[in-house]
Amino acid sequence: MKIFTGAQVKELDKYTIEHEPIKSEDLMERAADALTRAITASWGTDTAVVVFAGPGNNGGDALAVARMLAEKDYRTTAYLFNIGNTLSEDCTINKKRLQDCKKLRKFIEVTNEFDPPRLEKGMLVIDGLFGSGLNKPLAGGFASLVKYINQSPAQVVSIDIPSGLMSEDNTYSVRANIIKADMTLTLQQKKLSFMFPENQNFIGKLQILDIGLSKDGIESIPATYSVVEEKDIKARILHRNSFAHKGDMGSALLIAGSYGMAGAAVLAAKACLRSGTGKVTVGTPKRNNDILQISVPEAIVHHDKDDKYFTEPIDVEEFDALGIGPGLGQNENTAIALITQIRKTQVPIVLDADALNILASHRAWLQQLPKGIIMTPHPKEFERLAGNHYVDSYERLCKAQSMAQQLHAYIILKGHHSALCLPDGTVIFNSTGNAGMATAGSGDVLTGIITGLLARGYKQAEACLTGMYLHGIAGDIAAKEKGMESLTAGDLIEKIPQAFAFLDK
Ligand SMILES: NC(=O)C1=CN([C@@H]2O[C@H](COP(=O)(O)OP(=O)(O)OC[C@H]3O[C@@H](n4cnc5c(N)ncnc54)[C@H](OP(=O)(O)O)[C@@H]3O)[C@@H](O)[C@H]2O)[C@@H](O)CC1
Ligand SMILES: Nc1ncnc2c1ncn2[C@@H]1O[C@H](COP(=O)(O)OP(=O)(O)O)[C@@H](O)[C@H]1O
Ligand SMILES: [K+]
Repeated sequence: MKIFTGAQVKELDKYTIEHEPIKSEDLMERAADALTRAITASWGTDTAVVVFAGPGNNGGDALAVARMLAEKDYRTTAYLFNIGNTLSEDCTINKKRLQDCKKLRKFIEVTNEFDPPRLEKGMLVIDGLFGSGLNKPLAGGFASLVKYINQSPAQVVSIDIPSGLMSEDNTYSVRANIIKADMTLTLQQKKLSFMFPENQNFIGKLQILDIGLSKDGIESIPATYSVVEEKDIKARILHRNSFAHKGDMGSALLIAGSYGMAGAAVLAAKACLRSGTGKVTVGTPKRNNDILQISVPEAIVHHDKDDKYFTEPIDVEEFDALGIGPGLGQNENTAIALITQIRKTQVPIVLDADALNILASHRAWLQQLPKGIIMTPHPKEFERLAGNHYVDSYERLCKAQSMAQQLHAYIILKGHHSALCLPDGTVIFNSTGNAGMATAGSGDVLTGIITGLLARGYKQAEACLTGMYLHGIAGDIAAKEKGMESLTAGDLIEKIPQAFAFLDK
C-alpha cells in the first residue's frame, strides 16, 4: 500500500475529481459519509458531540459530519474557526448546508473571540481543525484550543490526522500543541508520520477509511513510501522443486558469537536453517564449538584459531551468502578480520549488530562496502553508524534513505514498522510483528532468516522484504500462542515453519 505525501494526496484528489468524474463537494460528502458511519459505529445517539472545524477541507469534512450526525439525532454543536476570513470552497458549501440543518443544536463561527464550551466526560469532540494541509506548527489561539481539548475528559476523534500533526515531518512541531486523539479516522491511506513510535500517542486507535479515490490515480502516482502487503510477499515466495537437492538450496555462512555470546550464533543459525537454505556453516571461536554442535547439530562449525573471538577471515568460495555480526564482539582483531572478510566476499552480505558497531567506530570503512550490502541496524545502531543523534524517527529515516542511496545498500531500520531503505531512495515498511518481539535475540533471528533466504536464491530486496515479513508473522503466531509478555527469540524460530505455511497458502 502506497503512502502518499500531503502534496500527492492533493494530486490524487484532483485526479479523482477529473477522472471519475466527481465534483469536489461530492467527494467530501463521500468522505463525510464514511467518517459518520465509523463514528456512529462506536458512539450512540446519547453522546453529546462538539465539532471543531478549521478553515480548510479538513474543516469542510467536519462540518459535513456535524450535519450528518445532527440528522441522525446526535446532540451536535459545531464551531467553525474562520479567523482569517477565508474558507476553502468546500468548507463554505458545508457551512451553508450546516446552517440550513434544522436538527443542529448550535453553530458558532469564530472570527475573533472564542468562548470555549465545557467539555465533559462522556462527550465526543470531533477534531476537524487541520488535516493534510497543515503547513506550519500550530501556535497562538489554535495551540491554546488544542491544549484545552487535550486536558478535557471528553473523547476525541480526529478527522484524517490529529490536528497539529504534520503528515510527514514533525521535527519542528510543538508536541503540546498536537491533538491527542482517542481515535483517528484517516482517509484512504496511512500518513507517513503514523509509522513513527513517537506519534502513536496522538493517533490513538487508527482506522483507515476507503473513500474511493481513483484506483488508476493510486497506481500511476509514484510513491517514495509504501507498506508491504501480504499479497506482495506471497507472490515472491520461492517454491521447492520436487527434485531439489541440498546442493541446489544454497549454502549460508554465518559468522557470529564471541565467547559469552554463543547464543547469538545459535539463534541465527537455527533461524537460517529454518529459512529453507540447504546448508549452514557457522564461523565462531573455538570455545563455542560444543555449544554450537550440541544446540544446532544440522550446522557445520568452522573454528577460528582464536579461542574467544573471530579473528580469521573465512574463504567464501563455497558459500552463497554471508551473515555477520550477531554477538561478534568489537575486539580490534575482530574489526580487522571483519573488513578483510567483507573485502574478500563476493556473495551477498548481511551486516548486523557488532559488525555495524565496528563499522561505526571505523566509519571510513563504510565507503569500502560492496554495492548491494544489507545492513539491519536498530535505531541506536543506526545512529552510531551515521555518527549522529536524530531528534525524531523522520529525521533518522531520511538519513537512512540517503545512506542507502549513497552506499547502494539495503538498510533495514528495525522497529515496530521496520523500514527497508532501498538503494533507489524508496522505503518499504513492514506490517507484521508485535511488541513481544522486543526481546533479546530477535534481531539475531532476523539476520539468520535473511542470510538463509539470500543463500536460498532470493535477491537482496526480496530477501529483506520476505525476511522482515516472515519474521513478523512468526512473532505474531508465537504471540497468539504464548502471549507477548513471555515471547522469546527462540519461540520465533519455532514458528518460522508455520509462517512459511501461512505464506504458502
Ligand atoms: N483526498 C483526500 O484524502 C481527501 C481529503 N479531504 C480532506 O481535506 C483535508 C485537507 O484539506 P486542505 O488541503 O484544505 O487542508 P487543511 O488541513 O484543511 O488545512 C488548510 C487550511 O489551514 C490553514 N493552515 C495551515 N496551517 C496552519 C497553521 N499552522 N495555523 C493556522 N492555519 C493553518 C491554511 O491556511 P493557509 O496557511 O494556506 O493560508 C488553510 O486554510 C484532508 O485532511 C481531509 O480532511 C476530503 O475532504 C476529501 C478527500
Ligand atoms: N514492538 C515491536 N513490534 C514489532 N517488531 C518488533 C518490535 N520490537 C522489536 N521488534 C523486532 O524485533 C527485532 C529486534 O531486533 P534487535 O533490536 O536487533 O534485537 P536484538 O539485538 O536483541 O537481537 C527487529 O526485527 C524488530 O523489528
Ligand atoms: K484533524
